Amino acid sequence: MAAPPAYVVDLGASTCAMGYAGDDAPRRFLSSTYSCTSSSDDTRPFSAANGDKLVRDLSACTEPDLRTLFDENGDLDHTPDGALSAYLTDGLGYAKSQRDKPLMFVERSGTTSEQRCKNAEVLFEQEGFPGLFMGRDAVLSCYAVGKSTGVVVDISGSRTTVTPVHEGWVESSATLTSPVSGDMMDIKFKEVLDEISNAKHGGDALPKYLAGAKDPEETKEERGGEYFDLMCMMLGRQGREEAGKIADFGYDPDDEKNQTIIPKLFKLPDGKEVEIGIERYESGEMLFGKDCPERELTAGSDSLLLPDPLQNLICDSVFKCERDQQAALLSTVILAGGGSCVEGIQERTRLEVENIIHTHTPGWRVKVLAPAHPERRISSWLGGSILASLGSFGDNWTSKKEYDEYGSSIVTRKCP
Ligand SMILES: Nc1ncnc2c1ncn2[C@@H]1O[C@H](COP(=O)(O)OP(=O)(O)OP(=O)(O)O)[C@@H](O)[C@H]1O
Repeated sequence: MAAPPAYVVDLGASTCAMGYAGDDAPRRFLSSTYSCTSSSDDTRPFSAANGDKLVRDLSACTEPDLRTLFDENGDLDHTPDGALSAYLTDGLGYAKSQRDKPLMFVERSGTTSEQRCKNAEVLFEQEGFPGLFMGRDAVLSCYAVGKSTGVVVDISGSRTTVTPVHEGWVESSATLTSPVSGDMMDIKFKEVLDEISNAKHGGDALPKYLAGAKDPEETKEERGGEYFDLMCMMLGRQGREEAGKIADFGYDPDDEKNQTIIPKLFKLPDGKEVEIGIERYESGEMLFGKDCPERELTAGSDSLLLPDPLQNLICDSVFKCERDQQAALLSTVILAGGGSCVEGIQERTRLEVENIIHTHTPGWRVKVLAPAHPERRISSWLGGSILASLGSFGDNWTSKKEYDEYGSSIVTRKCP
């Protein structure tokens, strides 16, 4: 196998995309959730050096001990010889001792300098990469569609983030987030499946491992509640991918014309079929401010707040930017992330945003760019792949030598 020009890695809370610069798709997608078979203490982090085993095929575990690549604060698990090492070796196909090319590391746009330094330390010292560049995900998603200015709407597994990017720089003070995420919509879709399945077959939609079990209650007990929740979410995800849709602008579930839409057939894991009619719109409405669970305004407080609808996030974010940037930003709204891969989202987003904008500035044009589905899901990875393969990119890498000489803070100076 010819050595890649550089490695490109995007580690997400839901999925990890890993591969080589210049390719138009990652070499491997790995779920960020794994099970740990621990040789002794099952509360400490996974460590191969301690004889722990990392199992990614969760269906192979009778009593899974679920972990993810991130700790409770959302920081990468930095345990030496831990899950990160195992993921990188598996995802890139190169063991630590063979990694002789630089790494394009895709990071969240809001990553702090402290987190960057810590990650750089781990990637150079623990993981053995000879060079490194840290690319902000929103900037890379812009590059993936050939732009350097735009508002990136990233609907990922754990949140929605709206980030204005101006000539390759993130406008951090105008970045806004909402807790409405791909995972949240998947869970909602599972509830929809349950409702329909209950009405038609008299029971919830069971995930595959229970649908085929001799004694579902016993199996559910054995695998644990966390596994059950994860498998339910995956079933909801499958349903959403096959039958989910974003309704047209002005959608009203009580309107008679919506009651007569042609239902879509969906096969449940136990082989029974359900018909999904108007319910296919429900999970997507959460994005635009309907059917959304309230969340705590501040931790521990009694006040509840509805997350801001996507159209408000986009407009508020743009209005926080310099006045002379606003029109250009609105003419390049870029959809990214796995949660945005749903039919109808592009047009609905455009019309919702225009509806707000045109009350202030009727002449402004709103344009929403939505790359085709496989690219949209991996847009930040793809932008990293494009950037790292440019012949002119050479000086932008931070080498191990520079790191040794100047310390980890060099990455905060060399990576915008
Ligand atoms: N085949 C798929 N595999 C995984 N996720 C998918 C798939 N298809 C759609 N999705 C949606 O994509 C979401 C994950 O999006 P994405 O991969 O962009 O997130 P992430 O980058 O891992 O998360 P984060 O940015 O929060 O760390 C899931 O919640 C799911 O709704």
